[in-house]
Amino acid sequence: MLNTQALTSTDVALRAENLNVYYGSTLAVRNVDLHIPRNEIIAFIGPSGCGKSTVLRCFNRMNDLIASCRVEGKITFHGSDIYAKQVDAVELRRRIGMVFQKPNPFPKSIYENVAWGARINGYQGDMDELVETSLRKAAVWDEVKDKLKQSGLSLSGGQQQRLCIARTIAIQPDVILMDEPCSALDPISTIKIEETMQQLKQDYTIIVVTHNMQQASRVSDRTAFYNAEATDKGGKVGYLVEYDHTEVMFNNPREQFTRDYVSGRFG
Ligand SMILES: Nc1ncnc2c1ncn2[C@@H]1O[C@H](COP(=O)(O)OP(=O)(O)OP(=O)(O)O)[C@@H](O)[C@H]1O
Repeated sequence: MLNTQALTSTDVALRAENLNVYYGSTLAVRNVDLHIPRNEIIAFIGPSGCGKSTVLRCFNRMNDLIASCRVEGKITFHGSDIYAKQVDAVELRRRIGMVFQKPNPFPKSIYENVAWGARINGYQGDMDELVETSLRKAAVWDEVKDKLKQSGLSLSGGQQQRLCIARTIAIQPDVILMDEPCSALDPISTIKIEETMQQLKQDYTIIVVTHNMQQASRVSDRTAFYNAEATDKGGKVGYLVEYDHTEVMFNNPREQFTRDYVSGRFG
């Protein structure tokens, strides 16, 4: 495991300590310890069902919306416990935004897709400027600037996903969680999203779940590899196998499991 002692709390955006997540009485992921440094891109990789999305959703308490889900352990955001009683989960999700697997623009104009969330969050500044800046940061401005009144649904899948990224940025988060953001996209749109992510990390911390090994190695600074193992009850439980700089994970991982997975030998 990386030496995290050298990282001060201001370098670390998010930290999970001894995280266990249950659905009903079933333990889905066990004992996750992980720190997410600021302004880095962290990839979560691992075979299907090992708990990548489950852990991702803990970071902005999206799992609160799943009635059967229970989270044990601690997650801190810039040192503060996000599961503390006084924390407003809606405000937390404003600061830790999320982009989903399938592009999901609202059935509204391109402009409104970006402006809407900011407006309901009470944004007082120049809305035209915010919309333009957000679309520029999401690298889709040039493609939509002449049709801001058209429906967001009229765009291609890749453009819709960048519109969703713009919508997330417009709310001015610190962290962006991305759950397989390119899985519904063609290779060219995928590369565009990856380039967008590289630009975004100057201002944001990004955690991305991906099944695409090349994507993890191209885009991320650090990689967390999860796996699942059989339980005595006949089920499976996910766990974090190894977490390190992406270069180490792909070229010289500590664990044989990691080596096998990143070289495509299983999963
Ligand atoms: N809403 C839910 N209710 C019950 N069980 C769930 C729910 N979501 C996930 N699980 C279970 O938790 C475990 C981890 O699932 P999760 O989706 O987090 O894995 P994953 O690694 O993201 O998988 P994939 O790569 O297929 O998306 C699985 O056994 C899954 O069936």
